Amino acid sequence: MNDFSIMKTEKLTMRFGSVVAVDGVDFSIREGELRCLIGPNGAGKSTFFKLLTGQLVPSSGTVRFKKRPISGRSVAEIANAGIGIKTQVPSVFDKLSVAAGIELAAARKLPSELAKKRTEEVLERVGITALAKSHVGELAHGQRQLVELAMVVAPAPDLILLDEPAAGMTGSEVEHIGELIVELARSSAVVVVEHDMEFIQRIAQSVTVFNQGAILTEGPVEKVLADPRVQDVYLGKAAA
Ligand SMILES: Nc1ncnc2c1ncn2[C@@H]1O[C@H](COP(=O)(O)OP(=O)(O)OP(=O)(O)O)[C@@H](O)[C@H]1O
Repeated sequence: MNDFSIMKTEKLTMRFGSVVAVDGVDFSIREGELRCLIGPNGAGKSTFFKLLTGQLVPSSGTVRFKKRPISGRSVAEIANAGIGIKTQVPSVFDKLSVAAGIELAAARKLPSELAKKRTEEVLERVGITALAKSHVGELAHGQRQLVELAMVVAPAPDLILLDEPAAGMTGSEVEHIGELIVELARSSAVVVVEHDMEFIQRIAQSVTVFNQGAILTEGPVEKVLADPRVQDVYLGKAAA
């Protein structure tokens, strides 16, 4: 059978002492797909995300990007391989202007003349051209999130991994970043870890539900959210 996956994990496992946070997970995402990872608190989503991005090295199992194993590589190496990563840890430089930060990110992949041009395109695409000359350090939280997203997009990654991109944003900012993510998914595969169900329903095409370190189910968003097993794990946690 043809394998169109851009990223794939095989029996991916992460143990912290006696806790098995991620337990033998087989996951794959195809080119051009937008996938949300959801699940109750403690289900293993963040740990799984950190295994994909190189923030953690798996206890066992493999992560492949375009069929090549990447597990055990650093975040920088994984980013250089063509994966755009937005973690919850701010990665923007406060002292730089917005345009300079984005240009620096673009220059990881492009020669300097092209990085400048790419910066203008990305500022426009993310809707932050008006902020180009502002210092990153003086921006509000939501604006910083957009700048970080712009930096992730700047080197034109084939796959984008986003950890709670809408966290701490206001209603209209959430709407804006949701539209942007859907638009980004037209040119890259995108994986989003997110808690906000409303946001997920707004952006997701397909979702993967984690529970107790394993994949409980995955598929189209409406079908998965209507699955009684999914409702049970959420209600179980809410009642706990
Ligand atoms: N560094 C760590 N050391 C020990 N245990 C950890 C560590 N990180 C996560 N865990 C444990 O692994 C399990 C999965 O946690 P994880 O944070 O991945 O879940 P999650 O689905 O992202 O939860 P949340 O939605 O609350 O962020 C939990 O039992 C958690 O306590």
